[in-house]
Amino acid sequence: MEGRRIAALVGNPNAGKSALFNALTGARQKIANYPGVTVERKAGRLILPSGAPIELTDLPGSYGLAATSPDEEVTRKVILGEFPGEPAPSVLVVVLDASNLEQHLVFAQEVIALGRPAVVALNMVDLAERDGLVISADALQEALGVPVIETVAVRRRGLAELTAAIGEAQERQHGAPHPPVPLVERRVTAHAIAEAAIVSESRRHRLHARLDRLFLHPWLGPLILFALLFVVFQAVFTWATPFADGLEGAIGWLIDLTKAALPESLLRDLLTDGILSGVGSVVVFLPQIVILFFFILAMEASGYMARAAFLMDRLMAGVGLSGRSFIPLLSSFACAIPGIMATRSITDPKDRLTTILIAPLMTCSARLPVYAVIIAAFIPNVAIWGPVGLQGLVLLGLYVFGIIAAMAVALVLRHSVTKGAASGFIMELPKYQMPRLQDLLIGLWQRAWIFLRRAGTIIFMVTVALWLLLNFPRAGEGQSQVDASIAGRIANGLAVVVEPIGFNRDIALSLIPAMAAREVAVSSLATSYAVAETDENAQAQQLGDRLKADWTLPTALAFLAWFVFAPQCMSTIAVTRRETNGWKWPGFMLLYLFALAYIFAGITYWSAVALGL
Ligand SMILES: Nc1nc2c(ncn2[C@@H]2O[C@H](COP(=O)(O)OP(=O)(O)OP(=O)(O)O)[C@@H](O)[C@H]2O)c(=O)[nH]1
Ligand SMILES: [Mg+2]
Repeated sequence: MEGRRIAALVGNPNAGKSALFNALTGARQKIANYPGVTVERKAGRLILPSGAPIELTDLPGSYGLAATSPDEEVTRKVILGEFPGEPAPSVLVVVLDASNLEQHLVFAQEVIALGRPAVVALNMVDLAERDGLVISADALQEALGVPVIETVAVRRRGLAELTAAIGEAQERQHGAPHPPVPLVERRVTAHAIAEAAIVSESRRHRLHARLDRLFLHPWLGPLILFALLFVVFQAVFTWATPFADGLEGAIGWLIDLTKAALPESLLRDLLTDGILSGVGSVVVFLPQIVILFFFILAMEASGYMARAAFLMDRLMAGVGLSGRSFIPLLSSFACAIPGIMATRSITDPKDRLTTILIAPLMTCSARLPVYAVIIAAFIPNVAIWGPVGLQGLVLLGLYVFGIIAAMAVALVLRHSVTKGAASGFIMELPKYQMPRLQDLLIGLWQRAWIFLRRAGTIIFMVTVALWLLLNFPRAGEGQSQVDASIAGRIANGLAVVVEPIGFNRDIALSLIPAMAAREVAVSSLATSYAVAETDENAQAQQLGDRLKADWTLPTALAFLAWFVFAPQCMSTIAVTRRETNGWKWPGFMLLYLFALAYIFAGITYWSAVALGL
């Protein structure tokens, strides 16, 4: 091994290391335009200008020396000279993507600080030029303290200069390493270096950079994010109202039509009280779902959502989660099932388990009908400040409550059942783009279809089953049908358990069928009121009016608090079982979420009563 000299190509994933390796050694390493292509080290021979050969090593891309995945571990060991049977590299060739300079400088600083002779290959300058960026290699060289060579690996540009620089560098002595600098500080420095090195940029690029400075600003960024969410939840209520009223009217009309067309019979009751009242009570929330997803999809497509993730990264690290959990948690706002499946991209098993366990706390779209029906009935539709309505504010509050609860639970779990250190993460920020109308419409159609399909299948079936359980056995003279029915008797038993948290029998009745899906709570209430009501006129009353007449405000608030936590979704439990290979974790999830639901509903109820609400 004596005399073996090695130059190692290091840098972030997708910087073009393998492309440079192939160009310099004539090898045929696999290259592709996505991160994580190279997963092990590969060696080749490079002849230096002096005629002496040096061994060139291509390494897996890495975001930092604190390795989080097995491929990054290889890179770290090789760079630090800890790889078995390998001398430490005499030269580190740091490959940077010039079109993504700031991001790539974060790791570059860490590598250069090791003090080993290093050369920077400023790769992909062609892409930077295409984007209108002109980067001063001299300024970069000044800031980093090592030679910087511009290259275009795929066009073989700058290869001779790079080879010469490697030859010179390997003559130099190993310098003293600098003490390690924390990631946050390196990010700040990377930003400053990149700004100083970029001498000109196109108008578009400047605009994007300016947007990032605003959206990623330490305190303005979160403020803007919050303001945006604020607008979204206001819109969910105000914009949806005319459409929801229209749908509600249409369903009422269908019920009347059915009543007029059919003679009085159980079948007619099944159609009107069961199917139309139950399923209809959920379908009226379609406009709100569509409006919510319009905003979510637009934020995703424009590139803003990735910035939101970046902002959240700090918060996530604070509770011991990695930023990699953000995308799974974000998907959980639509539905926890794809969210839990998306945790497969999290390498650390404990990180992943924590993320799975808190995913159901993100407010999924199935909760929207439950929240919306209660808010519309109990929270006055008043403006509290300019166009800011109280109803939208309460809805936003419920979403935020879920997020805070999830973060608190993560913090507790990370110190108990899933103990371990948080792993860092850097996300590639995509370019800003104007969302395409066509893509938005397709996305909205898909969400609307999922919602309607649920209404037509699971909610339909549970509603019919509940209607049957509510109608049999038939009530005797002077007895209420609900009291006589099987469902009513079960509910009376359950009511004893939930009375201490302010729930009435109607709620107890809706909780069991709502295990199938949360929206069923709404359809169950609608069905049971329709069955209980014998007076034809009162029957036509809207669900909201019935709730207002029968429930107190503390009960309604407790019901909202319950749904922030309650794991009322069979499919989530099933997918958790599959992803964690057993019943232990879904069992734990059910238990802890029901316990929190019970405690918080109780606290809400008794606080509201104490406040005299
Ligand atoms: N336009 C342009 N494309 C380049 C340049 N260098 C590399 N590429 C392309 O960038 C992509 C990534 O290159 P790779 O060589 O696979 O990147 P890598 O750094 O080895 O990535 P990992 O193995 O994932 O760490 C490929 O599609 C290359 O063709 C360049 O200088 N200019
Ligand atoms: Mg590679």
